[in-house]
Amino acid sequence: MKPEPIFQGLYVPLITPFTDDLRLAPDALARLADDALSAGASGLVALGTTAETATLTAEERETVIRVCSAACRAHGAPLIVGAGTNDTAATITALRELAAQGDIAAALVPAPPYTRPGEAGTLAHFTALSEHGGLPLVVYDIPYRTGQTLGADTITALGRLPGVVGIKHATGAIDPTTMELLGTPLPGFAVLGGDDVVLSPLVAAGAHGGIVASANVRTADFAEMITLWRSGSAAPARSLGAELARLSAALFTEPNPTVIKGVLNAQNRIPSPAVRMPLLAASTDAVRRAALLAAGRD
Ligand SMILES: O=C(O)C1=N[C@H](C(=O)O)C[C@H](O)C1
Repeated sequence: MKPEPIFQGLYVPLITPFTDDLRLAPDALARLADDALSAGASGLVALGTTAETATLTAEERETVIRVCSAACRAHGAPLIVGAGTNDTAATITALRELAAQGDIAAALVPAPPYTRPGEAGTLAHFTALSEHGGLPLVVYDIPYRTGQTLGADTITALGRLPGVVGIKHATGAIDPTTMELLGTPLPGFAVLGGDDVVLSPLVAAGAHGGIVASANVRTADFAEMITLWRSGSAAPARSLGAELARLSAALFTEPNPTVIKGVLNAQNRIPSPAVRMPLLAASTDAVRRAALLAAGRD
C-alpha cells in the first residue's frame, strides 16, 4: 500500500520571464523560484502551461529545469516538471530523460491532448508511462485543454497505478466526480486543485493542496489559505479564500499567464510582461485591476 500523499500544500507553476525582445531571463526566474519557496510554497512546478512551455526551445526548457532544480535543492523542496504529449512512446522517452537527471520528484502529465483516445486509451497511456517512464506521475486532468474527460472510475484506476502519486484536478467545476474523488481518498494519492478560482472550496472539501498559477503572486497567502483549511481553521480560511478567488478571477480575465506577467512586471519582479505568440500581452486595464488585488486592495 502507498504511504501518505507525498505532495501536499502549495506548488507554484512558475511563469517563464522574458526580456522585452523575448529572450529567456534566467536570473529573474531564479529570483521568482527562490521567492516562491521562501514565501511558503511546498514545491515548484517547472514547464507547466503557465510557463509557456509550448513556445520554449529544448535548450530553454533545460535551462528552466536547471534553474528551478537549483532553487528546490537549496530549499529542500520537491520539483515537479510538466511533460507529456499525445504520443505515448515519445512521452516515455521524455520521462526517462527527466528521470535520468535524478533530482525531479515527479512529472505532471496531461491526459493525451487533442487525440481524445477515450478513457480506456487514457488509462492504457498512463499504465505504459507508469511501467516504463521511471518517474512518479501526477495526472493532469484538464479537459478544457486536452479534450478528454475522465470519470470517477477511471481516476480511481489511475490512482491505483503504482507510479501515479496524484492528480491535478482542473475540470472547471466541483461536480459529482470531484466529490466522489474526495469522498473516497486513495492511499498515497494526492488531489491537488488546478482551477484557481475554486481552490479554496476544493481544499475545504478535502483536497491536499493545489498547483495554481495565481500563486505566482501572493504566494504566502495561497500557502496560508491551504494550511488554514487543512488545520481546520474554517473562518479565516473562508475569508482569505474569497479574497484570493477575486484575485484569481482578475488574473484569468485574459489568457494565462498574460495578466500574471503584467502584474509581476508592474511589481518589478520580472524585466518585461512579454509573452510569446500566439499569446498577446494583457491589456493595461486587466493588469491594473489585477495588480490592485495582488497588492491586497479591491
Ligand atoms: O501551468 C499550470 O500548472 C497551470 N495552468 C493552468 C492553465 O493555464 O490552464 C492554470 C493553473 O492555475 C496552473
